[in-house]
Amino acid sequence: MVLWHLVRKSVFGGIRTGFVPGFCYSGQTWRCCHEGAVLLEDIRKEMAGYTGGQVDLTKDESTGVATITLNNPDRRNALSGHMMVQLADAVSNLEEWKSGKGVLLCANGSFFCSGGDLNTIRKINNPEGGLRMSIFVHDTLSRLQNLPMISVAVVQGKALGGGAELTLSCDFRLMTSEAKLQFVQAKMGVTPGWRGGTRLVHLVGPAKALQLLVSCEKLSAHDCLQAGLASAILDTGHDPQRQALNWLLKNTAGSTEVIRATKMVVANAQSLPLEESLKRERLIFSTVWGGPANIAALQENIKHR
Ligand SMILES: CCCC(=O)SCCNC(=O)CCNC(=O)[C@H](O)C(C)(C)COP(=O)(O)OP(=O)(O)OC[C@H]1O[C@@H](n2cnc3c(N)ncnc32)[C@H](O)[C@@H]1OP(=O)(O)O
Repeated sequence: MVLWHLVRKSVFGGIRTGFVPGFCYSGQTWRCCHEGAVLLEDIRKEMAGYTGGQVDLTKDESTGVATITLNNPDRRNALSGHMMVQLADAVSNLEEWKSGKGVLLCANGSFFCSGGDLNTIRKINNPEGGLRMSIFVHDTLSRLQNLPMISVAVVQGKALGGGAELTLSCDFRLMTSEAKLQFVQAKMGVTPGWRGGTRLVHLVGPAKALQLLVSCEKLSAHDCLQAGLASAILDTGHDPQRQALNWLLKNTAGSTEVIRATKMVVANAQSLPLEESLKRERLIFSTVWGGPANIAALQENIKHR
C-alpha cells in the first residue's frame, strides 16, 4: 500500500497538482499561511481518530453489484471522520474491482444521513480543519463519481446537509416516497463542503441550485423527481434496497466491458474539458469496437424493433 499520495487536484479549477496551499482566516480575508504538499494520508490519520459508526462494503461477484452502507443509526447515519476514512477505503476497493458493474449507496435504518457528524465537525471547526476535511471527502466522492460503474443512492428517509451532498455523488438517486433531500448547510452557517455545490449546479442548473442552497428548502421525493434530482420513486411497502437492486440490474444487463466503458464516457464529459473528453470518448470507443460484445451482437443479427 502506498504510504501517501498527493492531493489529486488543486482546490482552484481542478488543475492537477501535488500542492495545495493552506489557508487561514485572518480578519476579513483569507490568506495563505503555508504552502506544501498536503498529504491525504496525513488527513486520513487525523480523520480516523474521530470515531463513531462505520461504513460497510459488500461485493456480489454473481451480479457485479457492490453495496456501500452508512452504518451509524444512533446518530442518524451522520458521517464521522472514521466513516470518511472507511468510505475512502470502500471506493479504493471498488476502483480495483474490475468485474464490478454497479454500486448501491445505502444507509442503515430509515434515515439516510444527517450530514457530517457534529462531534467530528466541532473538533475541526476552523478554516484549515474544514479545508482538510473537504479535500479528503472531495477526493473520495470524485473517485466515487468517476468509478466505471453505475452508482445509485438509495434514499430512504432524510438526507440532510452533507448527507444530501453524498447522494449527489452517485449517478442516480432512487427515493422512497417519504424520503427528503435538504441542503441545510446555509442554516448551519456554511457552504457545501463535500462537492455538492458544483454537482448540484451540473444537475439542476445554477439558478435552481442557488435557490435550493440559500433557501434550505426541504425537497420531497416528488420535488426531486420534478427537479431531475431523483430518477424514480420506489414503491411503498417493498424493500427499497431490493427494488433499487432490481432497477440497477435492469440497467446493467449488458456486457460488463460496455457498461464500464459507457460510464466512463459520461463521467469524463462531466469532469473534463470538451476536447479532452471527446479524445477519450474516441479512445474508449476503440476499446469496445470489435470487442466480444460487439462481435456477438453482429453475429446475432439483432433487429431493434
Ligand atoms: C460538511 C458537512 C456539513 C453538514 O453536514 S451540515 C449538517 C449537519 N447536520 C445537522 O445539523 C443535523 C442536526 N440534527 C438534526 O437536525 C436532527 O437530529 C435530525 C437529524 C433531523 C434527526 O432528528 P430526530 O429524528 O428527531 O432525532 P434526534 O434529533 O433525537 O437525533 C437522534 C440522535 O442523533 C444525533 N444526531 C443527529 N444528527 C447528528 C449529526 N449530524 N451528528 C451527530 N449526531 C447527530 C442526535 O444528537 C441524537 O443523539 P442523542 O440521542 O441525543 O445522543
